Amino acid sequence: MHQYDLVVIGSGPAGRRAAIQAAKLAKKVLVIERGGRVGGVSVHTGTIPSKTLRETALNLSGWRERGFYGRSYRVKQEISADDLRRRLLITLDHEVDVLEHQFARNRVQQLRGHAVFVDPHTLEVTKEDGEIVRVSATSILLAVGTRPHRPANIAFDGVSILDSDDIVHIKDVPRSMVVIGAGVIGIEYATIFSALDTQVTVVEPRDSMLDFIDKEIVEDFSYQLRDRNMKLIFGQSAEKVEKEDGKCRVTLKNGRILTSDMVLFAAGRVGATDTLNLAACGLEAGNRGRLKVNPETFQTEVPNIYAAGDVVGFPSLASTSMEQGRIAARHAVGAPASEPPQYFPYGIYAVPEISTCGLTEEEVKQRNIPYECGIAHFRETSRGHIMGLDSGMLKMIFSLKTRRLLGVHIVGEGATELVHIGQAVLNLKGTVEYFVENTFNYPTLAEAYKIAGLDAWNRMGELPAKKATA
Ligand SMILES: Cc1cc2nc3c(=O)[nH]c(=O)nc-3n(C[C@H](O)[C@H](O)[C@H](O)COP(=O)(O)OP(=O)(O)OC[C@H]3O[C@@H](n4cnc5c(N)ncnc54)[C@H](O)[C@@H]3O)c2cc1C
Ligand SMILES: NC(=O)c1ccc[n+]([C@@H]2O[C@H](COP(=O)([O-])OP(=O)(O)OC[C@H]3O[C@@H](n4cnc5c(N)ncnc54)[C@H](O)[C@@H]3O)[C@@H](O)[C@H]2O)c1
Repeated sequence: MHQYDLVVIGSGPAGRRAAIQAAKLAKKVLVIERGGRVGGVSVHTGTIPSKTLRETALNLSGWRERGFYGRSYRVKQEISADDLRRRLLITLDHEVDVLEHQFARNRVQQLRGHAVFVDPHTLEVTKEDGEIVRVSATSILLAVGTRPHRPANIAFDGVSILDSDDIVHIKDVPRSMVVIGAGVIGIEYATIFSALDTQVTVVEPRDSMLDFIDKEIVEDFSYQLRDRNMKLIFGQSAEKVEKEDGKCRVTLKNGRILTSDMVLFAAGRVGATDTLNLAACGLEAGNRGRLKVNPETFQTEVPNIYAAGDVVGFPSLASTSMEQGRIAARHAVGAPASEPPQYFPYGIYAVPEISTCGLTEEEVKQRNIPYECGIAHFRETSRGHIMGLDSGMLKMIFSLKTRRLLGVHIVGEGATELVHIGQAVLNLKGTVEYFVENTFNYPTLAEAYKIAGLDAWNRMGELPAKKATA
């Protein structure tokens, strides 16, 4: 039996970072992956495919130019599913290639197969050809991720009633689509297809969507979606989804029936823990297959077993999964690891993008922190004019007591890139003066930081003679 310092199950963002980190520390590392190729959900069905699809849809539809040339403007008149897929395949091949090369040059060993526990230090791996091998490790990292939640009342057929794994393989761009669930996945795909002129209806049982985002940003975003004829149905859940006479029928709780060419069911994901034989190592999964860990070390209740990435729950991002994997690996091999900074950015690649870092206005109010907001609209920036933007806003929240930035919230073109300026100021404990005193490139969308900073500063009043400190 082969013996390793660290065995990682799963080659998604958490597993990948963990394996390379441990290998850099000269440890003997094995990654077990049951998928045909390395990369996990992130590379094959999640992050990269959805973002590539988005980019292709925006380019071929001419979406970014419509501010100038009108809503009927298109770069390519007939956009087919093949058009969307072509770029996807190239991007995925490239991602896999980069990852394979990283593993090879860092001497990370790989094994293709499905892993199950035999005991807390031993795994049994069934390879594709049926061969079974056993491996043993001082430490094991579970980076097994999640799969879409597929309830029995939804007649998934992989063609027109789909989950978010199926959608990357569609054969036609639908004329109409019902998206069930206004979580991040549902909203990203709903708005991407809407940009392709698919008539989209979103159904969500809660009274609003994206509750963790600043309300003012969600209101602006919702207005933009409705303005382009997307239907948002809140306070209703989908009870049944079936196919009849070539059309999909979605029955809502109140009896209303929605018909469409395609249905995307995007109502959450479950941890891929049910086939790991967790009982053999003394662990038990919780709600929706998630594992409990120490948030500082990512150690489970069994000391030599770690878990990181989506399988440990919120925030379930590729970006945070990578950091969790790295920290877990360092702890597992006895290397010091510092805690991640308090605030991380969240990027929603909808059309338009939303990105946020730090406290929302609602959270600031809940904490009774006296505050002031500064707002900039992209149309106020020269760059926004040049780009033909008629929407987009950046909002910053500052403490009146310390003058420090508490949160930055952006909706609009480039939001997921722009947010990092705010993130840096936030984590470095910067104040409103940073935005007022520093020069920004002109013309840029980043100038919105200057405008929003000045907007808040004008209401906050100038600093007393001596500068306030944090
Ligand atoms: C549609 C969609 C869009 C997304 N967009 C973004 C985004 O824009 N930005 C962002 O930050 N995040 C995004 N995410 C989230 C992101 O994809 C996940 O946070 C990330 O993939 C989680 O990484 P992970 O390492 O936990 O596991 P995963 O990427 O889920 O990989 C787990 C791997 O483990 C393997 N595995 C599981 N069980 C076993 C076993 N028993 N034996 C062997 N192998 C096993 C699986 O085959 C899989 O390859 C998106 C997700 C989806 C679904
Ligand atoms: N850009 C990004 O970073 C990105 C993109 C996509 C996904 N992700 C991650 O993937 C994870 C999973 O996303 P998700 O959107 O699947 O899950 P989610 O749990 O965030 O959202 C699911 C939504 O479906 C709704 N829902 C549940 N049952 C329903 C029903 N019967 N009818 C209608 N609606 C119903 C829920 O109320 C919820 O709003 C998220 O935690 C997210 O962090 C991140």
